[in-house]
Amino acid sequence: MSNPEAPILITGAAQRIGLHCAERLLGDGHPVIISYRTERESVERLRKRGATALQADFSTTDGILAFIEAVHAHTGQLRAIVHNASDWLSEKPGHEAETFQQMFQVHMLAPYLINLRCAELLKYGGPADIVHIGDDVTRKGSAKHIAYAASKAGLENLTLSFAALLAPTIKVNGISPAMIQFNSGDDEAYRRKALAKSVLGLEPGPEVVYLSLRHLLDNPYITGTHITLNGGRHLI
Ligand SMILES: NC(=O)C1=CN([C@@H]2O[C@H](COP(=O)(O)OP(=O)(O)OC[C@H]3O[C@@H](n4cnc5c(N)ncnc54)[C@H](OP(=O)(O)O)[C@@H]3O)[C@@H](O)[C@H]2O)C=CC1
Ligand SMILES: Nc1nc2c(c(=O)[nH]1)N=C([C@H](O)[C@@H](O)CO)CN2
Repeated sequence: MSNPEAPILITGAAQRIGLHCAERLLGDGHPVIISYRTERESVERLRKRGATALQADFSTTDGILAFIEAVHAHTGQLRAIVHNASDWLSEKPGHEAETFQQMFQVHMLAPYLINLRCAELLKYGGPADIVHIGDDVTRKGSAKHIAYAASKAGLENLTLSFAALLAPTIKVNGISPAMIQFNSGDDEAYRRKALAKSVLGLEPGPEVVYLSLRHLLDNPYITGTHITLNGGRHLI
């Protein structure tokens, strides 16, 4: 029996995919708690729809721990935790160690600590999920986003460990997108090249991530699995 009062926590939901999923979950009638790093008009829009918005920067361990404390201060139960917060950093000459550390912090340490210290909130007596938003790029790595890809591969492994640890009370799965949504600075040449990397050749938009999230939340028999959302990139 799902408790309609148990909120869904989604990190990094001030824009793009996270924002879309938060808005769709609110539309489904779920209470929502989001984390955001930078205040935006979209955060106020979510507040007006009843969401709880907690400011958080996962680039430091203290920032992660402060966020976890804030979650516990705001709720005694959670229906799901969606780890969406992410930075897509490429290697910067002379700043490689900093880049690696930042990728590890947001894609691995934050999900790791939040899962360990918020799992008790998911044990409210009904269906419970953790969803890691990864990246299809873990299939083969990335010459241009080395630390990013490695940290997303680590996140995928966290899915397996937490699925084993938290069963049967909590399901733990991943969603592995490829090209979902361009960034405003992506030029025509980049867009053409990115679309040519999959057999479907689409920029599908954030709804396809929401549909995968909905599927994982609604299906009681899926855990330790990753849903690949890549338009058939692996076929090229
Ligand atoms: N968009 C795409 O095509 C693809 C996306 N994905 C994955 O899907 C998810 C959503 O993608 P997308 O919507 O593009 O994500 P974004 O790049 O828009 O990032 C989402 C949010 O993460 C927040 N964030 C970044 N770093 C930190 C940090 N250190 N601490 C706290 N919050 C942080 C950002 O906050 P702020 O705005 O304040 O900086 C941002 O709003 C991500 O996990 C991404 O890796 C995977 C493949 C393709
Ligand atoms: N945090 C983010 N991660 C990723 C993004 C993004 O915008 N923010 N974008 C991509 C690309 O779309 C890539 O999949 C194109 O091949 C990857 N990760």
